[in-house]
Amino acid sequence: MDIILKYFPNLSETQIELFKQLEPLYAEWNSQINVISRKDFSEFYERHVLHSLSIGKFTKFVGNTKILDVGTGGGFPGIPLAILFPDVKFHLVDSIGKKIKVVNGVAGSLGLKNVQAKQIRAEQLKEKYDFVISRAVTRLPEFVPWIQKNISKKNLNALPNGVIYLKGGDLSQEIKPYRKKIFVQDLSEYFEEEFFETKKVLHLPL
Ligand SMILES: C[S@@+](CC[C@H](N)C(=O)[O-])C[C@H]1O[C@@H](n2cnc3c(N)ncnc32)[C@H](O)[C@@H]1O
Repeated sequence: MDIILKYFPNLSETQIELFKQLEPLYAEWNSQINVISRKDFSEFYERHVLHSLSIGKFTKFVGNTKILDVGTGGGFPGIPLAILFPDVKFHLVDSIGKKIKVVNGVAGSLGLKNVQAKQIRAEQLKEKYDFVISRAVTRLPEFVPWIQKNISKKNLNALPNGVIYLKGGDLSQEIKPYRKKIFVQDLSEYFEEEFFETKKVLHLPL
C-alpha cells in the first residue's frame, strides 16, 4: 500500500481506506476464483493496483466521463481507477461470468457506486463511452474493431476520446497501423520500479 501513497500522495482518507481494503478482498476472492496469478499476488499493489492507476498519472478525467474497461478480468484497471476518480462512471465488462462475479463482489464490499459490471463480449456492446481502457486482452489491431463503435463523439476531457491501453514489451509491429495518430507514453518516466521498465500506456484517439 505504501507504493500507492508514494506516487499518489494526495489521496483522501476515504480513498486510502478503500485501497487498503483491496488486498484482503482480492486474497479472499482469488482463493475461490483465480483472477490474479498466485506468483504475482505478493506484488499486488505494484503490479495490479499501481499499474492500473498509471492511467491516472498519464491523464486526469473530469466528472461525468464514461469509461468502459474491456476484458477487465477481476477488475483491472477499472476498480483502482474507480477509487481514484469517484466522479467518473466505470463500466467493466468481461466475457467470463465468474470474473464479473469477483468484480461485483469487490465493488459491492467497497460500496463503489460508480462501478457497473456485466458479462458480455466487447463485440456485442452498444453503448457509447468517452474512453475504452484495457490491459492484457489482445493485440491492438484485433481490439480496436471490437470497440470502435463504442467511442462517443462528444469530448469532455483535455485528452481526445479513444482507447487507453496498458501494454508491455516490443510494440513496434502492433502499433504500425496506427503510427500516425497513436501516442505512446513510457511508464518508466513516472515510476522507478523495475516492473515499469518496459510498460507503456498507449492512447489511440478514435
Ligand atoms: C489476461 S486477462 C486480463 C484481465 C485484466 N484486464 C487484468 O489485466 O488483470 C484477459 C481478459 O479478457 C477477457 N476477454 C477476452 N476477450 C474478450 C472479449 N471479446 N470481450 C470481453 N472480454 C474478453 C478474458 O475473459 C479475460 O478475463
